[in-house]
This record gives sequence, structure tokens and C-alpha cells, in this order.
Amino acid sequence: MTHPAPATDHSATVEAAVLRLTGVTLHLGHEQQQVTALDAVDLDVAPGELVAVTGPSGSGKSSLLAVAGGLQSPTAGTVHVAGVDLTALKEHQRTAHRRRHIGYVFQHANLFASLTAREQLLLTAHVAGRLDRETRQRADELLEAVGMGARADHRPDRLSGGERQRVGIARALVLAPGVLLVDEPTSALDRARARDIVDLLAAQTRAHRTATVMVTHDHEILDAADRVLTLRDGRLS
Ligand SMILES: Nc1ncnc2c1ncn2[C@@H]1O[C@H](COP(=O)(O)OP(=O)(O)OP(=O)(O)O)[C@@H](O)[C@H]1O
Repeated sequence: MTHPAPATDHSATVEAAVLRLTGVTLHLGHEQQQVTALDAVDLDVAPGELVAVTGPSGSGKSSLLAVAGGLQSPTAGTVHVAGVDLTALKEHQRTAHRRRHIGYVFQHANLFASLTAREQLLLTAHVAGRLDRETRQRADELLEAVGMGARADHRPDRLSGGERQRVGIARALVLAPGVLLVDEPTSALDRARARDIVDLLAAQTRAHRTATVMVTHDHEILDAADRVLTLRDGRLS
């Protein structure tokens, strides 16, 4: 019987982090108008960990999510997702890796008006070529887990803002991503619903062992995070 070679320390730590940004710098704009949106950012997020990133307007929060999600290539540095450096991939490979390993939750749930809650999840699975029995079952389980089981056949116009956000969270998890990137999830919600949603995100992060990064202005929800980091002028601390 053969045994696999032991992993080197380096590859083991990359895998352990799930999401790892190393020395990430992002310049935006041109020449005199150039802005350093991210400045030598290092960030490791482990499975089951919820990291909140806060910071003033223009500090680089959206840029951080865009780079971590492979939507924007950094000017310098590397972004490892599930052990693979996104910056070393060709565009089509990056898209495939992103679909497989990253889930996104947006400020507004961005649901399709004509689809029911369940169909929002099934469409995501379909686009990824994963509309199989297992994924259908996972979709129903997730809708149950986010408290939307009884409303799985409702379209967005029959759901509240908080309920739509719940569907958005379930949709982000339907392909079992290792990384969850969350952009201002509570900004469209009242206090009580904001609390519900962030508690749900924390619970789902733990239940599904995702490495979750949540960008937020909302200081009242920071207690739900395992770690709180601050961006100032593109520097993370
Ligand atoms: N396309 C662009 N060209 C040039 N500069 C840009 C561009 N997009 C963003 N910036 C600048 O990069 C910096 C970081 O912007 P970013 O949107 O990441 O900040 P943010 O913290 O998400 O802000 P907010 O909280 O207001 O959404 C800002 O100074 C912004 O003006």
C-alpha cells in the first residue's frame, strides 16, 4: 500500500486558511488620479470563522471583497482560495474556481423577480451545472435552515426585506462554497432584522465551516464576528 507524501508546511497552511490574501495592493484609476484602494493587505480566514471588516467610506471595503472574490485582480500580491492562487489563473479558470468555491451575499438580496425562493437556489445550481438530486435536497435543507421552508414557493414580491436576505444567504451556500463574501448585509434592514440576519450568518458560517468575510458599516452587529478588522486608506489592521 502506498501512502501520499506528507504535505509541506506551506501547502498545509494555505489549505488551513481557505482564504488567504498576502501583500495585496490594488491601484485604481490612472496616473495623477491613481488611488491606492488596498495597501499591502494580509488576511487569513479559517473554516468556520466570521471576520467582520469595517472602515470609513472610501477605505477600500468593496475593493477588498472584489479582490478576495477574484472579480478584480490585484496590482500586487496573491489571493489563495481553497489552496489555489486566483492571481495565477487564466480568466476562465478563475471564473470556474470562483463559482465552485465562493458564495456571495449582497447588500440587497438581488433576487430574480420571476423566480420563487427555491428557484433562486436552483438557478444558481443550474448555471454551475450542478442541478442534481443532492443539490436539490441541499437547497430545501438550506431554505429550512434560514427559516424560509414554508415560503419556498413565494416570489420576492411576497417576501419582506429580511426574508429576501435569508433567501440570498441560502442561495450563496447552495454550492457548498468554502468562502462566503458578504457585502453590507444589513444596510437595508431595521435593527431587529439586522440582528436576525447577522446571527443567521454567524450560525451558517459555523454550520457549513465557511471562511466568511463580512464588510459592514453597522457597528451594532460586530459582536457576532469572531474577529473585527478595520480598513483605513486601504490598510487593514
Ligand atoms: N474605478 C475606480 N477608479 C478610481 N478610483 C476608485 C475606483 N473605484 C474606487 N475607487 C477609489 O478607491 C478607494 C476605495 O474604494 P472602495 O469602493 O473600495 O471603498 P469602500 O470602503 O467600499 O467605500 P464605501 O463604504 O463608500 O462603499 C476610494 O478612494 C475610491 O474613491
